[in-house]
Amino acid sequence: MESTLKELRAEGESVMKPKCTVAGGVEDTYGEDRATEEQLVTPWTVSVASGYSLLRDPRFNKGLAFTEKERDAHYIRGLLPPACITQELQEKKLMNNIRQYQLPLQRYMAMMELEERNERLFYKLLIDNVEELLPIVYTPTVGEACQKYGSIFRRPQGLFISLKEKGKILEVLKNWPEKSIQVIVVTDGERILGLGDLGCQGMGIPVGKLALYTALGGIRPSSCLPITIDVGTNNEKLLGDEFYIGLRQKRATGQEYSELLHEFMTSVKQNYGEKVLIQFEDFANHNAFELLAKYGTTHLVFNDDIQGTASVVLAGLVAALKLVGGTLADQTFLFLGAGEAGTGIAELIALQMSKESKAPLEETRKKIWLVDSRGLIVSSRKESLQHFKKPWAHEHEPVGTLLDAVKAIKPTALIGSSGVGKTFTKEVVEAMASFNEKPIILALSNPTSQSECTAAEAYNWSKGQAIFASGSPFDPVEYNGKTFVPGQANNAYIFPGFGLGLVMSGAIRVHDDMLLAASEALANQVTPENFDKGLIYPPFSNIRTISAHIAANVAAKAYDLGLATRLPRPQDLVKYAESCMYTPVYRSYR
Ligand SMILES: O=C([O-])CC(=O)C(=O)O
Ligand SMILES: [Mg+2]
Repeated sequence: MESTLKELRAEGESVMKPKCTVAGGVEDTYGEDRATEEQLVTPWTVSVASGYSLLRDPRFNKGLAFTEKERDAHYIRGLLPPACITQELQEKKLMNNIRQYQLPLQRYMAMMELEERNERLFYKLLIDNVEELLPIVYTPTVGEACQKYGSIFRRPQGLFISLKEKGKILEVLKNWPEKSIQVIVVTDGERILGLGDLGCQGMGIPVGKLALYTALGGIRPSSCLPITIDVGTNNEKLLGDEFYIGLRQKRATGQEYSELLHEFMTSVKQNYGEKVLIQFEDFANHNAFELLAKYGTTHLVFNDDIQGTASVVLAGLVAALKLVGGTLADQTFLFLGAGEAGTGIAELIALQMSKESKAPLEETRKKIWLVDSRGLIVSSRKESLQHFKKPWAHEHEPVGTLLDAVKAIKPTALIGSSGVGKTFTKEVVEAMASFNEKPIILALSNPTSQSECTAAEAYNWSKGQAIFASGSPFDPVEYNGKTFVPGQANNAYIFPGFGLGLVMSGAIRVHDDMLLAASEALANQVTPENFDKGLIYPPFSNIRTISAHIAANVAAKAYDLGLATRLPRPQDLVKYAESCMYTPVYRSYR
């Protein structure tokens, strides 16, 4: 009894004061010890969960998998029916149940309920059935969930920071039950996937992204924090919806917006330290670029839509070269969409080309053309362009439509990133196939409804010539007796491993070379068998191994650049990454 108590106390202390390990965590996180009399502190207690509360705590609940011994030791005898079953059997039962739902949204809700009931079982399902469940907890179903978030809302997930919390954000962060946070995904809901402004209901996105951080990248769930910043919404439908969960006002902009964001960024760093990764997700263009530029030098920030997408697409393009031949610099790229994804990808391609060919960036950018809603971006439009589009305004006469731009530029790769569906028409795809033996066609916009074209359209219209990948998943397509498997060019390939690489090396800043390193690691994971099927991405079923390789390459770059703080540098970074990864098997309770 004596020793058990001692052990318990030791465990309690380690919870109270996490040791400074690779996994992060600093002593006196809340500044209770340092606080002066005027400063606010949070009173904390740590207690041992038992009995009914143990069953109700999703972090510890194991349902019928509690053993006889655990049922006695933890005062849960009688609170469960007599059967004791394994986690595997629970998984089988849950998968059977989920498959019985016809609608993806019902499956989504079943998964979210599982996450709230039994966290380890949720992750076991997601990891073991990743290809089946990714489209449920992530793109495309998560988009529909955000649209209907108000009416399917049962229990809050993540942290909501609205204009009402101005001046109190540090206190709000302290209300979150976990103290040691490694990754935050934050949105302001203004550009959710290609669905536009969903205001506070954008919360589904940070929740979904962080579930992937854990399932695909092995970051512990307790160190992930989803946050939605609510500054209002300009979505009239939501403002008039009686079930809307957010602030019922038009979006705050200008100084009011930037002050709230600044308070948020400062409070996060004050509360969690320098090594917490803040991933910006689904902000509108104007804010996304500005926030990344503003905080990139003071915080560990990463914009998934600009940088993550860029790294994924570059990996796919590099892999595609194995099928089309030549180097990156031999290609000509045309983008439809000149927002975060389009310009982010374009810039990373230009950077990689420049590294490969030793040509200056200004030169390599000239191989890349962008079309926005006003047509081809050309030098005569320069004055009126937003700053992030200016580098792409090359010498050319004005061209109004995508089809005319395709005919004029004759790109080898066509990349859609405008968030607008059905824009790669039959004529556009046919034109691509008329001057390329193997045209690269990437329809990146999400969710499926916003995809520039479907996989079947790309293969049929190009007569099986296209090398195709898309942001949302599509099923394999039969054309002329051959099966084509479309790849999913989705940032889910990169951000989980990228984040793990930053966390495990204790990186304090993100550098573009790390994005190139992630991209290289992903491209290297595509096997000859994948290429045979026309795939330019490896299957998601291997994602944890892929993430470990990405993490290792990113961490190596962080060490090389002197941006890593976890010293000494581990010998074998892939092994080290694997050893850091969260596994969802149940733990035994003493
Ligand atoms: O969530 C996804 O599927 C990819 C992404 O970041 C976006 O489309 O904004
Ligand atoms: Mg996004």
